[in-house]
Amino acid sequence: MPMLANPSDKYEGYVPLSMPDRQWPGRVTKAAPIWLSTDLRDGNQALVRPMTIEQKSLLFKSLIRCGFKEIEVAFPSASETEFAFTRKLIEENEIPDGVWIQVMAPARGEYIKKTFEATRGTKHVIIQLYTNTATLFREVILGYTKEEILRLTVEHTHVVWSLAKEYSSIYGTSFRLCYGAEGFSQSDLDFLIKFCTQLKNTWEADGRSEYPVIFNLPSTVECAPANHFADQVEYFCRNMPNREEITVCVHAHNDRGTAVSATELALLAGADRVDGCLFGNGERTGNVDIVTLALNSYSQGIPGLDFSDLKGLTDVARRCTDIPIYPRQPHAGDSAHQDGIRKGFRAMAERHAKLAGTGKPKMWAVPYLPVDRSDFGLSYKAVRVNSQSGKSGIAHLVEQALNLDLPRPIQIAFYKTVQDICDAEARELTVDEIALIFRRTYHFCHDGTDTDNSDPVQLRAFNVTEGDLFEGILSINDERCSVRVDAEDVRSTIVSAVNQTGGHSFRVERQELPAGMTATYAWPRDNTKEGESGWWGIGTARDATGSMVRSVISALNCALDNYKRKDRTLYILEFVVASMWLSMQRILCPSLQCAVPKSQVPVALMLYTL
Ligand SMILES: CC(=O)SCCNC(=O)CCNC(=O)[C@H](O)C(C)(C)COP(=O)(O)OP(=O)(O)OC[C@H]1O[C@@H](n2cnc3c(N)ncnc32)[C@H](O)[C@@H]1OP(=O)(O)O
Ligand SMILES: CC(C)C(=O)C(=O)O
Ligand SMILES: [Mg+2]
Repeated sequence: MPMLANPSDKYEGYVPLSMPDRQWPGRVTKAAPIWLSTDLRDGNQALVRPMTIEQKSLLFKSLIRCGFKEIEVAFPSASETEFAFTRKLIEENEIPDGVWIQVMAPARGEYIKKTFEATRGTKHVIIQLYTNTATLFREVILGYTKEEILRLTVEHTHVVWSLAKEYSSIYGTSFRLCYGAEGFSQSDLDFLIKFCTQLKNTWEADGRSEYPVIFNLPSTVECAPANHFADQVEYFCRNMPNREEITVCVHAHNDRGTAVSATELALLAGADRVDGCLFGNGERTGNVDIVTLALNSYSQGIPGLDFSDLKGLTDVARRCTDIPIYPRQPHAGDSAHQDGIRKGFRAMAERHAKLAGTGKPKMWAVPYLPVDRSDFGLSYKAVRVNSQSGKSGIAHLVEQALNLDLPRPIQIAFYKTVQDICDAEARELTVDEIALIFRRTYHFCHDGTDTDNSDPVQLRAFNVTEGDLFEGILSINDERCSVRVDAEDVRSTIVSAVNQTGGHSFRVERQELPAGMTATYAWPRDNTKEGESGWWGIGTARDATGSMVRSVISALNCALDNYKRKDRTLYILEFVVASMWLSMQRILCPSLQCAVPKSQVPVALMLYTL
C-alpha cells in the first residue's frame, strides 16, 4: 500500500489538553531526578535472547557502579531465570546497602505471590504492580470497564499489602508500592487521578505507609509530541490530592523518537523520578535513554549518575543485550568539526591560564562539544579523518599522536598528502595511520623511537652534554661517523648555511613541546616564487640543538625523496638543503663526504656539485 494522500482518513491526532496556565515552559531544571534503571526488566523483556543470569549479574554490577540507587531487577513471575536471578542477588549478598531493588508483577494473585517469594530476605524492595488504564488497551486486551480495572487493581493492591506485611514481619524487609499506570499517556486523566487516589488510600489505610507510593506514568506507546506528555504530567501532579505525599515517576517509550525530550519536559512539569534504560534499550523503539538524559543534565552543571567509564559501560551493555550502540549516540558519538574543536581547546587553555590563582572556576567552553568527553573516559582520538576533513582535523590528530603543533604551511601541505590518500582509498584513516603517513612523509623520528632504518641519512644517537658539547653518530647509507663538536657551532652552522642560500630562505622555527621536548621545523623556500616549497624538515629532541640537527636530516631525506621522484620544481630547493647540509657537515663530520658512494646517493652528488 502506498502512503496515503490524506493520512487523516486513517490516523487520528492527539487531543491537546486545555491548560493555558501550564507552568512547565517557564521552569528550569535545577536538580537531578531519582534514577531507576529498568534495563534488567523492560530492557530485558524486549531482547531477542533475554539475558542469562550471568549477563544480568554483569549488568547489575555496572548499574551499581554508575550510582543507581533503584534498579528494577526482574519480572520474577515471568520465568525461572527471572526468579533465580532475584534469588541470586539476595542470597549472594550482591545488593549494596542503600540500594532498592524493584520487581514487577501483574494484577494476578499467583504472580504476585511468586514475586514476593523471589524477594525473600532482602532489605528494600519496591513492588511495581501494573495494570493498563488506556481505553484501547483496557477494552481490547483486558476486556474491562473502567470500574472493573479499578476494582482489579485495588484488590491486588490489597494482596500486595498483605504479603508485604507478612514478609516484613518475617524478614524485616521494607516494601514500597509502585503503581505502573500502563497506558498513562492514552488514558482519561481525570479517571486516572481518582484511580490513583484510591490506590494510595488503599495502600496507606491505617497509617501503614512508611515510604511514599510511587506513581509510574508511562508513555507505553509514544503517540503525541513531548509538550503534550509534559502537559499530562503537569495535570496529574497538579490534580493529585496531597501531591507532596507521592513520588511521580515517568517511563517514556521512544516510538516517535522524542522520549528524551518528553522526559526532560515531564521533569519540568513536576516528575521526581525517571525510569529508563542505558542507551535507550527497551520494548520496540526503546525506553528513554538514561545515559543521554543524565549527561544532558550533567552538561548543565547538574551532578547525577556516574558515567566516568562510558566505554566500559558500552561494552557491558553490548555484551548483555547483543545490541550495538549507535555510532551517533549523543555525547559518546564521534566528534567532527575538528577545526572548531582544536581552536576551542586552545582558546580555553589560554582562558584557564589567565584564571590561574584567581579562585574563579575554569568553565568548559569548546565549540561543538557541550561536554568534555574525557569526563566519561572517552578520548578525542576517536576523531577520524576522511576525504571531507580539513587541515585542522588532520593537524589535531598529528598533535594527539605525536605532540606536534604543526605550523600552518605544514598543515596545508600534509593535508594535501592525506587527502590524496583518502580519496584514492575511499575510506577513513585512523589516528595511527595518519601518524605513520606523517612519519614517512617527513622522515620524522621521534626522540626515543628513532629513525626509520631505511632513511639514507640518519642521526643514530646523540647527546648534548652539560658543557654544550654535541656528541653523536651520523650515517649516510650505513656509513657511520662519530661527531663531537661544540653545540653552538652546530647552531651557527645552520644559520650560516641559511645565509649562504642567496635567493632562498630557510626558515627554522622552534617550538617547546610537552614533557620538555623541543621541535624544530626547517623549511626552505625560493624567495622568487609565491607559496611554500612543499617540503620540510621536522625534528624533535630533548634539546634545541638535537631537534635542529634532526630537522635538517629530515629535510635532507625529503630532498632525496623529491630527487628520486624527479620533481624538477623542487630541484632548486634541494640544493638549498644540500648546501645547508654540506655546511653543517663540514663542521660535524668531514670524513663522511668521502664515505658516500656517488652512484648510490643522489643527494651526495649534489653535495659534491656544491
Ligand atoms: C508494557 C509492559 O512492559 S507490561 C509488562 C509485560 N511483561 C512482559 O512482556 C514480560 C513478562 N511476561 C508477562 O507479562 C506474561 O504475560 C506473564 C508471564 C505475566 C503472564 O503469562 P500468561 O498468562 O501466560 O501470558 P499471556 O501473555 O498469554 O497473557 C497475559 C494475560 O494477562 C492479562 N494481563 C495483561 N496485563 C495484565 C495486568 N497488568 N494484570 C493482570 N492481568 C494482565 C492479559 O489480559 C492476559 O489474560 P488472558 O489470558 O485472560 O487473555
Ligand atoms: C508497565 C510499565 C511501567 C511499562 O513498562 C510501560 O507501560 O511501558
Ligand atoms: Mg515499558
